[in-house]
Amino acid sequence: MSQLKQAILSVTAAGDKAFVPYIMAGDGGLDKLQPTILKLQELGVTAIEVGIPFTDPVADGPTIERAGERALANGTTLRKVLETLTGFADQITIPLVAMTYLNPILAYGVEKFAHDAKQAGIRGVIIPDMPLEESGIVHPALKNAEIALIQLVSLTSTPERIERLTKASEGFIYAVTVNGITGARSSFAGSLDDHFKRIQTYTDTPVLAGFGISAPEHVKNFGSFCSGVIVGSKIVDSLANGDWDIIEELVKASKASAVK
Ligand SMILES: O=P(O)(O)OC[C@@H](O)[C@@H](O)c1c[nH]c2ccccc12
Repeated sequence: MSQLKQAILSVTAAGDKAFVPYIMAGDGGLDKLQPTILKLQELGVTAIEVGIPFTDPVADGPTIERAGERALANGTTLRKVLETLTGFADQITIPLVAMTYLNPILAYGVEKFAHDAKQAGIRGVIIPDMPLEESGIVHPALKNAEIALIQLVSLTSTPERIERLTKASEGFIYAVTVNGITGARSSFAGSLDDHFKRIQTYTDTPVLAGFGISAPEHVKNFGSFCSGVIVGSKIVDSLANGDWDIIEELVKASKASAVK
């Protein structure tokens, strides 16, 4: 079993819900990466999704896109992110998940990426612009490096496709909660719990909800019918403003005492 899946299952076995913050590497400068990751780790997050900035981020909403632009303006590259992470990998005790588009991986070299990512503490990868049918390009190298390849399942996927993606997904299943791009939202469709429960019938790999989750109430609500949540835009904004209180509240909402 992948280390990522194991980390999530140990959280849910204890009665808590997984909490996975997304951060944009290089936003505010790469020197921020180490203190940010170590502080999130200290707050008790389950894993951290580390975004690699990219010039054509088709799935990103405005908050993440702007953070990506700031990171690129700082000269952030995939190579520099991996080097920076490797520099303090011995202090990282939770799995990191890299969120990157396919192009930077191909430009870096698939084999080299898998090798260097492993050294950097990366235990899972999300590649939003790579369809499942194309995953043969990267899967063997990732598998070799024991890096889970996570699939995104959207609300509009057909039932057959949902089943196929779910069964293929490693580490966890990224269940997208809205139709559209990333970004904080105030409300969600009503029938999501059935959708999530159906996904979970195909697999014992944990299902995490992501997109739009931005308040402690959302964390609790989604936690009632899946294994945990991913929070992006709200975390990115809070980090840019130095507002750690809201981050702490979001993490707390994933703990058993709050979920019940
Ligand atoms: O920002 P939100 O709405 O909280 O959603 C998480 C999301 O930002 C993060 O997981 C992510 C950033 N870029 C992506 C591209 C595709 C899928 C997911 C992502």
